[in-house]
Amino acid sequence: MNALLSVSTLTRRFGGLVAVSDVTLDLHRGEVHAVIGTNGAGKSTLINMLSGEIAASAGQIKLDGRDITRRSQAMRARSGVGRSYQRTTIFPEFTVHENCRLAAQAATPRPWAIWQNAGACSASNAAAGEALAAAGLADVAHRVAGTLSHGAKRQLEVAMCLATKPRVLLLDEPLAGMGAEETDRMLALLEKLKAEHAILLVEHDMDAVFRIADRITVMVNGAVIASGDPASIRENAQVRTAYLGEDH
Ligand SMILES: Nc1ncnc2c1ncn2[C@@H]1O[C@H](COP(=O)(O)OP(=O)(O)OP(=O)(O)O)[C@@H](O)[C@H]1O
Repeated sequence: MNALLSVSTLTRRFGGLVAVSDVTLDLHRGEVHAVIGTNGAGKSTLINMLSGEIAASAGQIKLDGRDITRRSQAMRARSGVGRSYQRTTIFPEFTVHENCRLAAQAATPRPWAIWQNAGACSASNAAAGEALAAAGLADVAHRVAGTLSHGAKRQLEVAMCLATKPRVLLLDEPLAGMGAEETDRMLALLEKLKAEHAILLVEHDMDAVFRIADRITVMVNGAVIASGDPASIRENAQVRTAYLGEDH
C-alpha cells in the first residue's frame, strides 16, 4: 500500500541541538500512527515540520508521492495536511459553528469576496456543518464555544481541522487533560475518522495510544528507536528500558 504521507531522514537542528534526527516514517489512510517519546524527544518539532510551520534542516516529506518539503504551511493545508495544536486555538466567544466556519475560510481564502458577509459563505458553512457532524458536535453547533466542556473543546479542535478538508490529520496531544469518558469519546472519533484519513497522533496517554494505534513510532532524543505494531513495541526491550518502564 502506498503511503499518503511519507517522511524520510527528516532532521531539524536548533543551533547545536538536533531536535529531530533522521526520522523516517509513513502515514497510511486507514491507520492511526502514534509517535511517542519522553518530554523533549522531538515530537512537536516533527509535527511542526510536517505541517510546514518550521522548515526542515534536511530530509524529505512527500504527500501522495509529491515532494512538499519546501511548500509553505498554507499550500500544505490546501493540499490536505491538517493539524491540531497542544494548546486550544478556539475563539471562546464565538459559536461552535462559527469557529469551524472560520477554520474553513482560513483554509480557502477568497480575497475577492471581501464585500460579502463572511457568515453567508455557503461553501464554508457547508464545510463547517459537515465537520461538526463528523466530530459528533452537530447538537452543540450554536453553543458559544467557551461554554463547552474541556473534552468537547478538544473535539471542536478536531472539527476545525476537519473543516479544512484534510486527508492527513496531525494531532498534537488531543487527549491532554481529558477524563476517562472524554478520552473514550475522542478515541471513538479517531477510530471513525481513520477510515478516510491518515492520522499521526502525538500523545502522552499510553493506555490510549496502545488502544487506538495501528503503528507506534518511539522517539528518544530526536531519533527513532523503534517503530512497529503495538504488540512489538510493548515487547521491545530498548523501548521498555528507554521509555515505558519495565512495569508497563
Ligand atoms: N524553537 C526552538 N528553539 C530551540 N530549541 C527548540 C525549539 N523548539 C524545540 N526545541 C528543543 O527541541 C527539543 C525537542 O522539543 P519538542 O518540543 O519537539 O519535544 P516534544 O517531544 O514535543 O516534547 P513534549 O512532549 O514536552 O511536548 C527540545 O530539547 C526543545 O527544547
